[in-house]
Amino acid sequence: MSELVVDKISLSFGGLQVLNEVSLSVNEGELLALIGPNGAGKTTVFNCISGLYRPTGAVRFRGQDIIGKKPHEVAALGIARTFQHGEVFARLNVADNLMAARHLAIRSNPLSEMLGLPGARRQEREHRAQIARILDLCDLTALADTPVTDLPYGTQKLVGFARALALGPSLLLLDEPSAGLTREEREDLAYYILKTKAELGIAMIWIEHDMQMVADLADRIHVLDYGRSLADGAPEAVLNDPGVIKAYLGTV
Ligand SMILES: Nc1ncnc2c1ncn2[C@@H]1O[C@H](COP(=O)(O)OP(=O)(O)OP(=O)(O)O)[C@@H](O)[C@H]1O
Repeated sequence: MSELVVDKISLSFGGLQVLNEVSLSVNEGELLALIGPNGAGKTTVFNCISGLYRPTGAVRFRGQDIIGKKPHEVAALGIARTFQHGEVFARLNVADNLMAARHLAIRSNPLSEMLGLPGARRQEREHRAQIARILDLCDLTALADTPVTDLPYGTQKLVGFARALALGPSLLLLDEPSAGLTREEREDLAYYILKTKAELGIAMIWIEHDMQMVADLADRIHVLDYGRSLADGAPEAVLNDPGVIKAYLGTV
């Protein structure tokens, strides 16, 4: 069953048409890679799904049209995302980064929190249990009290990934999580993406420029070019498609 269906979305900035009837879908537990040359519109698709932009067309999450919802409402429905840059609070420790993400996305009643009412205490216990689970999944438990700024870049990116998972999403949008990572850090990231898929079974849409990672990990690939859907299918077929090769290299 489709977790998310993007149905012919189009978007223009001024006179520039950035998305032109883009359609894609991701199924429960599926890892869909979203690829395309620079400026193809990949991040813009994420911004349309997560409520930052309002395209024409439809975006249905578990059958519900979510266009027009605010980013925190989309997050509360179960769609989390990572950003290409700046997704962590550098001065907070790892555990507090995850906690802050949950508190920002899952809004509770501030008065009952202040008064320490049973509902608020129960919710706090749920937050802590979910965070412990994600820290364990990402092998970050030993670093829980370490300020993020003291960690190597690759680990900071992993904290960004864990932050998105801390929301307990059923769909995760990963915006080029491997950017700036060394080959070894990329292998670590690939491991955690696969582990998340196996243990949590959540659907993921993953923007990626590293074609080797895409070929190794993705269940399916969707290709954008100049704001249009160019190809969709199994990794081997898509990566050998002459139209896709031409989009990347300018020639077959
Ligand atoms: N807020 C905006 N205002 C004007 N133009 C924008 C805006 N956001 C994106 N664009 C334009 O839309 C096009 C698609 O950008 P987008 O960032 O979605 O591409 P991308 O496929 O994610 O690229 P990259 O791989 O380089 O990250 C680009 O031409 C970009 O300049």
